[in-house]
Amino acid sequence: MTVLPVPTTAIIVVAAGSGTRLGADAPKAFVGIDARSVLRHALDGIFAAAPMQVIVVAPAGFEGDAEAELRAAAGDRHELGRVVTGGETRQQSVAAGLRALWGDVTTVLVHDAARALTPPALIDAVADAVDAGTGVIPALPVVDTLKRVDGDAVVGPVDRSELAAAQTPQGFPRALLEQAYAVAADAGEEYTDDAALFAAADLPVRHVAGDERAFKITTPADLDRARRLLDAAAPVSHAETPAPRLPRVGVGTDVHAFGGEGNLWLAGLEWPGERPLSGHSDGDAVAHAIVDALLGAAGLGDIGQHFGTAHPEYAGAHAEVFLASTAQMLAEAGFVIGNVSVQFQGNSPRFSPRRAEAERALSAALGGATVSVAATTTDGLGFPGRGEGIAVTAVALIVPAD
Ligand SMILES: Nc1ccn([C@@H]2O[C@H](COP(=O)(O)OP(=O)(O)OP(=O)(O)O)[C@@H](O)[C@H]2O)c(=O)n1
Ligand SMILES: C[C@](O)(CO)[C@H](O)COP(=O)(O)O
Repeated sequence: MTVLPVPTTAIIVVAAGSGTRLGADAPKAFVGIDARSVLRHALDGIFAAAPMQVIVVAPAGFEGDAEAELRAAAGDRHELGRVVTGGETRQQSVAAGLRALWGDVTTVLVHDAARALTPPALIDAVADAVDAGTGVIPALPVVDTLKRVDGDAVVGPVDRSELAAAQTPQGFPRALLEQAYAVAADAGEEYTDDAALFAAADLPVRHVAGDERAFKITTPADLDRARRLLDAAAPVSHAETPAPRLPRVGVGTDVHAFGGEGNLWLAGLEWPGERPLSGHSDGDAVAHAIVDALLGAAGLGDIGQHFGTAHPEYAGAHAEVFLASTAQMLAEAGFVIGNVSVQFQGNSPRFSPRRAEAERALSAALGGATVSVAATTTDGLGFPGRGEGIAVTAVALIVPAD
């Protein structure tokens, strides 16, 4: 018989919250995303990472349900798992998990079950980055413009370059995390994450790159987002073996008539003096064709579904809003954008003097993906030739992230 080495890393999966903001009729960890619960998805990711002790912290009264989820996810690794009962606060739940650690464990990861779609690679990356003296968290740059507010008054800007959005799993050397928890208990302080508690004990914390897919399911909109991602990732074919993760292509077209007021917006640029295009947004047909090509390639629907007239918040929005949001959706669905090729048909504007500038703007909005733009007239034929409007076609190549 082969005796497997006892892992020196453990993960505490806190699943004891009630999910007030989700508002479901069961604790959040036991709400179904698809046929599987939030907790089951979280555990599936964990058991696809390197072997580690897995401690699930369940709400009181749900220990049996948690045990069933743990056994189903663990398969023949069930001896690695254990369920304990959580507390009133997240911090108390983590403390309950710490009391269940095996003696050999030297590195502890603390993970929200609510971050159900966290990729196994992120779990391994955090575990690998922990050293004897430092805690490690995954974090993402803050993409929104932030404001300091007082009631309904906007009182000033916030420099987002020095901010990051914290995710889990957060990893720590066991001895120091236990020491930090003892300090917090003595002080009677509550923290919303373990890195804050660790830092409050004067212990250093670093960050590594987070992952969009590690978002926390907090509200009904987050649950919808998780469902959409799982739908997009599911193979369309009903064959018994899953479809291989191959590169995918998508095509998008868009047509806009000249009209409306103000300057023309096209390919992410403002074109002073050129006739504007009409539309629900700014009429930027180049950006819109790219969005459809990318969404189509990823199987994520189309521009109308995500940004159409049912979404009044996008009225008048410019290319960078649509493109950045689309790039984020693709990243969350596990795709990297290979390149995008666009062809513009119309008499005006003349693209060649600003082609490089347009390509740079579109590429920047897509997070650096290569974008090329070609332009042509139609020799006077059709609506572009008659100067009534423009037509754009875009083709996108995307590849699975891992
Ligand atoms: N007493 C608690 C509170 C929270 N958690 C866990 O901590 C993670 C992050 O908490 P959050 O998403 O805020 O979950 P809830 O507290 O359940 O949500 P809400 O604040 O909306 O009630 C979740 O996986 C949750 O299950 C826990 O184990 N024990
Ligand atoms: C631990 C955490 O998920 C890190 O982002 C977060 O702090 C959980 O608590 P919150 O109340 O949702 O901020």
